[in-house]
Amino acid sequence: MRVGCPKEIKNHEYRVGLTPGAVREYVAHGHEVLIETGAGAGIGADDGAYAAAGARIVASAKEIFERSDMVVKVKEPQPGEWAQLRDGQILYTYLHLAPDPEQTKGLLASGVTAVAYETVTDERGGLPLLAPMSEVAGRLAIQAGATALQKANGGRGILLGGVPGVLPAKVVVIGGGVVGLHAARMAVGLGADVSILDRSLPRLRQLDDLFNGRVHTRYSTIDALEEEVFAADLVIGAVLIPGAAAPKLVSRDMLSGMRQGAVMVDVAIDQGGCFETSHATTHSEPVYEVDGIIHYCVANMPGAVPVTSAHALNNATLQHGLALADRGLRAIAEDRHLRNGLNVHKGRVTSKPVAEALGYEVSAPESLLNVA
Ligand SMILES: NC(=O)C1=CN([C@@H]2O[C@H](COP(=O)(O)OP(=O)(O)OC[C@H]3O[C@@H](n4cnc5c(N)ncnc54)[C@H](O)[C@@H]3O)[C@@H](O)[C@H]2O)C=CC1
Ligand SMILES: CC(=O)C(=O)O
Ligand SMILES: [Mg+2]
Repeated sequence: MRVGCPKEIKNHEYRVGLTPGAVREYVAHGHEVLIETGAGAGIGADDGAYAAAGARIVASAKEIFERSDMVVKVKEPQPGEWAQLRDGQILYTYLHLAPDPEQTKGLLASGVTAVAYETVTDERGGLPLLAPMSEVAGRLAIQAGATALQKANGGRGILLGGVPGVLPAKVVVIGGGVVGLHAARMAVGLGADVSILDRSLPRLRQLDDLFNGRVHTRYSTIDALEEEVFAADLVIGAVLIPGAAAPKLVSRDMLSGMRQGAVMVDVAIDQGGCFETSHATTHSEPVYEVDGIIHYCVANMPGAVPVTSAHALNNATLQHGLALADRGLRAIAEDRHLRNGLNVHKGRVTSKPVAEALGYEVSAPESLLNVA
């Protein structure tokens, strides 16, 4: 198969869909790999590194989209990209379609077969292609929150860990999955007072064990959520219902009960955000203020640390990517975890939560791919 990887074009997105190490693996499987010139600049991998790994360097993204049987990316295609996709081509990348009707329309019109990293599953019920970026974003959320809390940046002016004789800041993490765990680790490491809310009791038990009493775990009722959020200096939004639009857990009304200058980091913004007042921001202008509360809602947080993120992402995407390149649609038909990743195929929506969020009829991937 001919596999192509364009340079990412989202605002301050420096990751790359294929690292030179990944290219070498595809080439070892007998595939031809096209890389857009400069695609790896953000991770310090120049065209020479890709050529040494066996890639062919091409001058434009146009050539990648025209000539590739499979396009491997990081972020959801931007309008100019989805217009270049076509029937018979596989797209392998993050999509986050539930909150994105325009992109969904574009992918459906193209006829492309689109596998979304964030809905591929594993035997343990996890989301293995989302997890590494959730690890990064969870850790970054505390760095971003700590920076926004500084007075000169509009925040309350409180240090997360406090100092001897002065109380630390209160950090509230809503959703104790991968993002939540890694955010809590960083916040605990800095000495903050940390609470984690979740709707899963088994998960709260696990977190309680892991942190050995160093965090407060709370079952997420409306009461508990209000009490925690009203007392918080920093709130991290980290809930997920896989594939679906995020539930709005903090309403605009609640902001008036919060401390002025508190910061809310909505990591779940890529699924539409879990605060009513969230809207996606970029690394160029990451924060804005509503009713005295600072919001940070960057939808591609890991793009800020591409050297870490691109390698972590490629570690997780490589095996399914090779399977797609080796066996094409058969790989999807034969692997139920990859089938869970199929969001759009030949003009049909194949993901139930996406179809429900956007009002499409869902087509079972099994019926479209002739799975027995
Ligand atoms: N902005 C960015 O750059 C990035 C965003 N993300 C996003 O972060 C979000 C979280 O991802 P993960 O931690 O990997 O998901 P996860 O599935 O590991 O964890 C989500 C947690 O939310 C909990 N939850 C669901 N509904 C809830 C509710 N109503 N109240 C309280 N808890 C609830 C679940 O029980 C689960 O423990 C996703 O939307 C993901 O796409 C991930 C990476 C980068
Ligand atoms: C998961 C995601 O949206 C990201 O890594 O940018
Ligand atoms: Mg998006």
